[in-house]
Amino acid sequence: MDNSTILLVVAAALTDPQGRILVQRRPAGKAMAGLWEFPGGKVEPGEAPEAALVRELAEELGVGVAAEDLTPLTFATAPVSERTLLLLLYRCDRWQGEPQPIDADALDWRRPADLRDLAMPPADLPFIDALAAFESRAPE
Ligand SMILES: Nc1nc2c([nH]c(=O)n2[C@H]2C[C@H](O)[C@@H](COP(=O)(O)OP(=O)(O)OP(=O)(O)O)O2)c(=O)[nH]1
Repeated sequence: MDNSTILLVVAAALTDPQGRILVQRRPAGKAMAGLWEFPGGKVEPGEAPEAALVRELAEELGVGVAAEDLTPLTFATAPVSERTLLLLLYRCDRWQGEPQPIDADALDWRRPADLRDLAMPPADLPFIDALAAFESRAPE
């Protein structure tokens, strides 16, 4: 299969014990500057998605995450120039260290419903509903 038209990006919904989710603001100089996003980034050639996300969370937030603590939650697609962005969202509720805004100009913890008040990339909008649905699931 020719995957050259797919830009694979992984992102994490780090979730604290109160059910709040970490978002970061993209800094000036980057594409989509000023928009709030889930931490993550592009999967490099030859890299597994979960390994890429562990790497990005260390680089961007300075936190340690084990690949087995990344639970696939949902995905989204969006056109980007000639290509299709394929964005994989994982949930993570266990990490080591306190997240720092190493790559972002701000961090914020928000309940899923309160993410609607933030300016986010268009590809992320379906994620808000998925996170809210996850939150309201009855415990088994
Ligand atoms: N990390 C992240 N990227 C997102 C989200 N939503 C969304 O459309 N994107 C897009 C923005 C970028 O086009 C792409 C991720 O690229 P990036 O620039 O953050 O990736 P990277 O950390 O590998 O950065 P770089 O080394 O290329 O600078 O995915 C999101 O919630 N999180």
